[in-house]
Amino acid sequence: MMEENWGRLRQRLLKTVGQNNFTTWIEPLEFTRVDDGVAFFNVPTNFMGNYVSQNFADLILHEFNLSGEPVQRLAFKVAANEAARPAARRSDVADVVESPIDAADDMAPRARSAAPSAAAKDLADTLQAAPLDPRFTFDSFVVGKPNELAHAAARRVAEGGPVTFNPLVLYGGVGLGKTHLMHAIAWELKDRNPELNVLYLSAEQFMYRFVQALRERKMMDFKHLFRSVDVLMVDDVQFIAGKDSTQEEFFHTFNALVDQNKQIIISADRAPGEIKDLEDRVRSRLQCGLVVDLHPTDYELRLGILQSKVAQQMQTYPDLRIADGVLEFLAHRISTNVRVLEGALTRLFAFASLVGREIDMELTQDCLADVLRASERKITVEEIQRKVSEYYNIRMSDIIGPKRLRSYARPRQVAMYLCKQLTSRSLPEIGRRFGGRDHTTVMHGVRRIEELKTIDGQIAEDVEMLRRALEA
Ligand SMILES: Nc1ncnc2c1ncn2[C@@H]1O[C@H](COP(=O)(O)OP(=O)(O)OP(=O)(O)O)[C@@H](O)[C@H]1O
Repeated sequence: MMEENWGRLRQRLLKTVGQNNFTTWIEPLEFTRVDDGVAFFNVPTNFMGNYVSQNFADLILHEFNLSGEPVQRLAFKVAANEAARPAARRSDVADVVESPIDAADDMAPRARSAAPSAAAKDLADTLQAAPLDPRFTFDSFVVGKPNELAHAAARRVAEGGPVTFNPLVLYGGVGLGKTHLMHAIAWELKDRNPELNVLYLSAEQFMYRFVQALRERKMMDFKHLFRSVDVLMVDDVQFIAGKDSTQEEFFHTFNALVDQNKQIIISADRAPGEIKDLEDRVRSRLQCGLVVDLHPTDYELRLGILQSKVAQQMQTYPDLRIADGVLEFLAHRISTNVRVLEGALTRLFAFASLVGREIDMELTQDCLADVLRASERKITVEEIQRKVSEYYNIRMSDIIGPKRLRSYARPRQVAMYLCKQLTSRSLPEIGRRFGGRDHTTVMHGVRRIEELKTIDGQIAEDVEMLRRALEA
């Protein structure tokens, strides 16, 4: 009998036994030949062979006979070599081999175990592979406009009531708090109900486990493991795009859990609709739930996060002092990625404690020169001059030129101040672009605006409006 016939026969079996049974029991069978009225199959485990022969043999024999192939008996053999492995597509396997994840130990073949009882051990292993970070809790998560919806949705899921939206999909750019929120949900759920089986792992680990199960012929354990959790969290799901077998397995896992009304939480670096090479059926499943995004941080959120991280750092360095304006400067100047912001602060504290100094502007600029350069906004001196002149309704040449009238001098100082805040130009460089003025003039202008901002509400508002307009 030809492979193609078995292919057609499988299609008919799918209709008779249903998708779930088919995926679990029929799909992993590898038909090899018919010999003297016996149909031979390679199977991943003995357990599986026994199960199929007890539960589906009559059906399979019936289908063989209908297809004109006289078969009286089925024989199952546990495949002894790699070639007999069921249908993982090479691309996934290759990806695992090349993937950077740890794994000398994990890749080593383990003793084959057929019974799902081994799943308990695997569950422990998997949980160990993705431990929850004790710092990522709701308490340490700072809420602002860009993340308030995602936070509210995460809170709701963490209450653990009836599953109302499934899955919850959190998406957003790098370092905006997706993983933090997922861990926070897991901690909260475990806190409320320590018995709950919460499984958190990255999509990469999911794929890795899947391919490992195929290699070691432990698909039963794999399926059992992923179908027995109460809450499944898969981080960075965009990773499985283009990995066909993994997507398929993910899809089945997903459906099985949703059918049992188990909560699923997914994160991705972009909206499901925008993930390329994601199968339509996976995409539409993701879109069925509540999809919320974490927007890039804004100035206020960055400042809030910095203040909260400073409070944490102070526990390690209780003697350190931070000068006024440093956090505001960092919140202005460092990009939207919270991880970068955090790293900068950690470095700043470590450095200040080493040299035993207060964290002031000078120390900040020295210590973080590279970070500041890398996250430099592409705002130019010219842009600032243009925006400021438009705002005050004067000509750009009046800002740059020599006139000392108050109606030009004040906008000029505002522009200098913004250049200092929003670009990495030095004082002499700024001076040069303001009609060749000396750096002391620029310094004076910057200081004057700093003072005025604290006593003159109008100036403070002007500066803030301009900053927003320039950063928009
Ligand atoms: N709103 C916030 N409040 C406090 N800390 C935050 C907030 N957002 C992010 N962080 C911190 O920023 C760092 C990066 O966050 P996280 O790892 O959750 O980002 P992510 O969105 O999962 O990024 P990636 O796409 O790289 O996986 C973490 O240390 C996290 O604690």
